[in-house]
Amino acid sequence: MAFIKIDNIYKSYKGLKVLENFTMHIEGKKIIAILGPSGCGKTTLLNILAGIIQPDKGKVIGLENKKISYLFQEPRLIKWKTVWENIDFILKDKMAMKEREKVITKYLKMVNLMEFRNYYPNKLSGGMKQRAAIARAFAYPSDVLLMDEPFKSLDFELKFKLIDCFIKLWEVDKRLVFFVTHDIHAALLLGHDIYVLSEKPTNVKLRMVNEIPHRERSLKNKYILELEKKIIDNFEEITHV
Ligand SMILES: Nc1ncnc2c1ncn2[C@@H]1O[C@H](COP(=O)(O)OP(=O)(O)OP(=O)(O)O)[C@@H](O)[C@H]1O
Repeated sequence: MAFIKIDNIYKSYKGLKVLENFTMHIEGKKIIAILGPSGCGKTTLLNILAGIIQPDKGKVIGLENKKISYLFQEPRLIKWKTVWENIDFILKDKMAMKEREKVITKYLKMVNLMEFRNYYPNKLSGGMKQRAAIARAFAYPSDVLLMDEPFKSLDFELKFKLIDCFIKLWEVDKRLVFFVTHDIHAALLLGHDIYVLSEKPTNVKLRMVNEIPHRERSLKNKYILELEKKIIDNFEEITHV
């Protein structure tokens, strides 16, 4: 993945200044965790990266023609399609049936949902639905994955299980991920780079690099605790979920 430059972005909504002089430079297939207070413009930033909305000023360089997949707080599975069909649906235009079968099987196995492939979403638990959504996001041959709080509103244990599941998939199928969140623990466990955003008008207040490999990360690790302290010193409003 080439260099991505988010260059001096400005975005307002009817006089409400949301992003101002917002700049990030990113290289490689990394997980970029973006922590910010509520309403600071995290979703706005993802929408600009996806090309869904345009900035008033500034530009994003390097994402032109890139394929994007999404992971949201709600799994957003199609109700009338099975787990298998939900993934097949987004791959139909991308690959032939034989290849689709291989890809879907691979990812459903990785999230332990192969035996539930013929279930409809309403027969699955919240965690299973989100695992299906994670499998779908990775099965789609995207260059970039945009994530908007996919681990929010989950109980503590389930959140960590899903983070683990996400890391497992990312490690076999690395891609650039932009992960916006309020959740400092999720950011510390997932992010290679962690950006802390300011209040509106929003720009980057702090950038940190988390050098510990995912498999060795623990919230009790001294290095991680130091990073956590630095984040909290810079930003009081972040929640621990
Ligand atoms: N289409 C819109 N029209 C007007 N105001 C908007 C629009 N979209 C977002 N806003 C406002 O812009 C600000 C940033 O919104 P955004 O959803 O990007 O923030 P966020 O950081 O993702 O919020 P949250 O943490 O609550 O998810 C908020 O004050 C929001 O009310």
